[in-house]
Amino acid sequence: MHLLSTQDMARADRLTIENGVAGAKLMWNAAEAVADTVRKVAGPDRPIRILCGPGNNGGDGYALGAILASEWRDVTIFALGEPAPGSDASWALSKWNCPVGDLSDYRPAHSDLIVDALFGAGLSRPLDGQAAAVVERVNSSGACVVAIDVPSGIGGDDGRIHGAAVRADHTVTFFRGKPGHWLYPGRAHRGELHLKDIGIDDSVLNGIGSRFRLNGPLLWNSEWPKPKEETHKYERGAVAVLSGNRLSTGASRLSARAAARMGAGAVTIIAPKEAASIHAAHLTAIMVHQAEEADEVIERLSDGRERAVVAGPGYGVGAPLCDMVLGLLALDRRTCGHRTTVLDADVLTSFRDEPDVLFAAIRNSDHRVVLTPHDGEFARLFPDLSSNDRPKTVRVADAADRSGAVVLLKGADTVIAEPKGRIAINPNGTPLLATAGSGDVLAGMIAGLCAQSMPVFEACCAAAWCHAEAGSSFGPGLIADDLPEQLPDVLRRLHQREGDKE
Ligand SMILES: NC(=O)C1=CN([C@@H]2O[C@H](COP(=O)(O)OP(=O)(O)OC[C@H]3O[C@@H](n4cnc5c(N)ncnc54)[C@H](OP(=O)(O)O)[C@@H]3O)[C@@H](O)[C@H]2O)[C@@H](O)CC1
Ligand SMILES: Nc1ncnc2c1ncn2[C@@H]1O[C@H](COP(=O)(O)OP(=O)(O)O)[C@@H](O)[C@H]1O
Ligand SMILES: [K+]
Repeated sequence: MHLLSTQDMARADRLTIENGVAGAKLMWNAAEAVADTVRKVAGPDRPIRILCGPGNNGGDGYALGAILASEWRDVTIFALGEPAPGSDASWALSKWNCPVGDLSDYRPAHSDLIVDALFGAGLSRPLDGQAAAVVERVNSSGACVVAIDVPSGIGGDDGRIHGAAVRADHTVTFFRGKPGHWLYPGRAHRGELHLKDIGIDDSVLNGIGSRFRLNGPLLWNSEWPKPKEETHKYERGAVAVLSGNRLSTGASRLSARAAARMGAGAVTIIAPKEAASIHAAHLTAIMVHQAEEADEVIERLSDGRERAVVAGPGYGVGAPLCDMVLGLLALDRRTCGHRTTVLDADVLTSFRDEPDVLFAAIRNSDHRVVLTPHDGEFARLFPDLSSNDRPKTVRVADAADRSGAVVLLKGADTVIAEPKGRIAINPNGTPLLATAGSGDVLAGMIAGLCAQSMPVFEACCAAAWCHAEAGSSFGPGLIADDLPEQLPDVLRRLHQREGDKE
């Protein structure tokens, strides 16, 4: 599913208008769509108070008022400024044949149903003065709020609070969701999101070419690996996971088990001697290979059996890990094939003083690379991209362009970006995933899918989505060890859904 930036949404409106649908008609359709939700939420008797801004978001509010007043509902409008003469909003105001109150006079009652039509896609500066004051009164009133398009004060592109922002129970948006509906804190401010058709044809998306996607099975199910009937375990897809020393072996086992559960045919942990014997005592289906120094590890991985490698979880920060990674990335594809390397955790911290060395190695490598930082690791590798002054989506996309890797920035609103390409926001995260080792599982899941030849961006998106499904379907009490064990159930349901569609 595409998401549209506010600029792209304005283009969608424009293209539709050029194709012969009047702007006023779109506005009326938008108001009808909001009216549907308001009727359901307000029931027959609740007083409806509509707060209108000076632009087209306010125009939607005036049109909504006209529709609801024609049904003899108790509707009042309070406005901030007047629509520009000749605008669609001014036309909508002409349909509202009743007085308009001044926004500063509105005192919300708990029983009101408040419709927030102050600002939507056109928010151009932080809220202050009367607008900020009314938002404060609305938020502290405890009244139910339906926001039109975007809760006022939330940036449609960045999901951030600009000055002050309405906390809505419902948000009705049109044609496609916006990044700000899915990035925090906007995601928390929007309440339940209702996506409504207002007569914009899907074909306008071709003329827009939006980079933004909402992550979900539609994005990657067609690329899901299907093993051939006559396959064998290495052909199905083999993964190697590099282990740390004997005191930190657990992380690599979590990655390895996750890779196997995602369908990799053979998974091997490569570990130094003392760690290898600990792994051997814990593992059954996962293989263990003993290798002491970087040279031995690289030698073991130079024959191309493994289509994906995970490096970083529990390895230990330092120069030996940097050397190992640089060695792996320098392997010639003529001898070891075209592989995907997932760089997580300690790798990301190890390159904090020389991120450009890592990025140059990635760009010069024959292999595809995935970087899976959390916020702290992202700030170490991309210090200038870590400040919140630009949307998270754009910062992750810049990191992907700079590094040449697919970058997955973990968090409650995980963002995945490919160099010069698509940017996906993951919608189904749960705070239950904030548990030690859950990132190690995610790295293994990505490697498991890449080893089976799933394209890298799709593999990252699918892994993030399945990881979150595993967390929420397991529920309270979740620890990272449970995630790989939950995956068969997640995959069964996923494929069942696909089967139902056929
Ligand atoms: N186009 C279409 O056909 C359709 C559009 N639709 C609807 O239109 C909405 C977008 O409309 P829009 O572009 O007019 O922007 P909108 O959100 O009303 O705000 C702009 C106004 O607010 C003002 N303003 C901004 N920030 C401010 C602040 N902090 N404090 C005070 N003022 C501030 C800004 O002032 P200015 O920056 O010009 O000084 C300008 O006057 C979209 O969200 C959807 O609901 C639907 O009907 C479907 C069809
Ligand atoms: N509040 C949250 N909501 C949803 N997902 C979360 C939340 N906090 C963390 N996660 C997810 O949990 C995982 C944690 O990974 P990471 O920070 O690397 O943990 P670890 O290093 O312990 O393995 C990531 O996939 C992240 O997206
Ligand atoms: K709004």
